[in-house]
Amino acid sequence: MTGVQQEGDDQSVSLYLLKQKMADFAKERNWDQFHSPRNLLLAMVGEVGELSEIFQWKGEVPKGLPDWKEDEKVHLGEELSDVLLYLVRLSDICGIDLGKAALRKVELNAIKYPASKNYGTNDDSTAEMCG
Ligand SMILES: Nc1ccn([C@H]2C[C@H](O)[C@@H](COP(=O)(O)OP(=O)(O)OP(=O)(O)O)O2)c(=O)n1
Repeated sequence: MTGVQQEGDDQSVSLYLLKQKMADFAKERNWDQFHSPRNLLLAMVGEVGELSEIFQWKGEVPKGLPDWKEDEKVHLGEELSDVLLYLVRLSDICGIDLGKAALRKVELNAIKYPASKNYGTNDDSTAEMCG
């Protein structure tokens, strides 16, 4: 992390900012040619694998990761970020407004799993039929 500048606080980070940063990053390197939908999807899946490796063989870990060392948490943040950044870039390259799509999906989820029928149960059988 040495020498890496932090921009703003995390409350101010928008999907739009990340989208622009990834677009600039690719343009500055003439990497648009490599950022095809399929390449970005495979890159993201690779990063999901790296993220999974961090948790692999550990057994269940408590929320907040109280026993993890600081450098392990930094590493986790890096792998989570790689997944997010490739997802944002993939969405952009596919012409999907990820923020809008995600908000719509949250609404659909709420319709599919009404709180009245699903409170305290994590069971697909209580899902409403959608579509
Ligand atoms: N063609 C590429 C290569 C990298 N990146 C960006 C997006 C990711 O945030 C990060 C991924 O870089 P690496 O492939 O070097 O992966 P790691 O940072 O995970 O390194 P390593 O795999 O060595 O742990 O860089 C990108 O946008 N396009």
